[in-house]
Amino acid sequence: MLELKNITYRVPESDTDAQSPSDRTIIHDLSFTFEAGGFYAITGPNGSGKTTLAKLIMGINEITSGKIIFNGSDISKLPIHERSKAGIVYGFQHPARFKGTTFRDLLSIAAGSDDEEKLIEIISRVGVCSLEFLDKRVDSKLSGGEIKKIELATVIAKNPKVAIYDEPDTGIDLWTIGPMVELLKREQRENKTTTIVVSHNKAFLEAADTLLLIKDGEIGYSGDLAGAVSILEDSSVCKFNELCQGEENAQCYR
Ligand SMILES: Nc1ncnc2c1ncn2[C@@H]1O[C@H](COP(=O)(O)OP(=O)(O)OP(=O)(O)O)[C@@H](O)[C@H]1O
Repeated sequence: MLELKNITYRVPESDTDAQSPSDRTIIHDLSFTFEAGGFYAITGPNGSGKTTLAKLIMGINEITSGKIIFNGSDISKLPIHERSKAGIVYGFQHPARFKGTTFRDLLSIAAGSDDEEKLIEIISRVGVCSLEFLDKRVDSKLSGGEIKKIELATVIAKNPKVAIYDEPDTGIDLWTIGPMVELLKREQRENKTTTIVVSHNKAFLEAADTLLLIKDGEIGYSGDLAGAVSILEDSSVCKFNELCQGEENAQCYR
């Protein structure tokens, strides 16, 4: 349904902070098919290429080579707004805050309607019950959790075929992660949303039908959590050291 065919993403030497003598390949000849309606968690060490992969699917970054096929059409060259029209929506790791704009404005744009009943229905799906929240200004005064809820609501409001969330638990307290996972699972179940979550969080790894472990811009493992356990396992039996290139990175999976 969403096929990544041998995709590579390379950045020129001048764009990297390293003094490398040549271009740097961030995603390397990666192929994978996301099936319609599946729940996928993309995980892996810091800097392995997870966000880059998500951005390539959305078209925020353009692949250097390979193909991205969505429902039979080649979308590799389509700009973000065209991919969005086709049903692919991206939730940012650090959502933008706009001076003077209210949540109602953002949500109305996302939903394509300012019908209050519809907006209320959407905010209640993300666990916001207060109508007053709609008129909150989306600025630096919002908490990390509030801004994340707004971001989730704007993704959901678009009724995406494919929803991509980059570390949706950033700034969210431990007690809110469970309901957030539930929300995304419900969206998957009820709207058949293909859900792709970039996360280090165990709750999302457990919720996923399929896990993709990214290492150095390649897929180190794809499959269910049970199959990944031996790789992700902690302490003495941790085999992820090998994938992570070291104890320090492996710590994040414990
Ligand atoms: N446009 C770019 N130019 C130069 N380097 C880049 C670019 N995009 C990504 N990188 C580098 O590619 C590597 C992978 O970045 P990416 O953000 O995809 O990692 P990640 O796996 O999402 O990490 P994290 O878990 O820390 O969020 C990093 O070293 C990053 O600095």
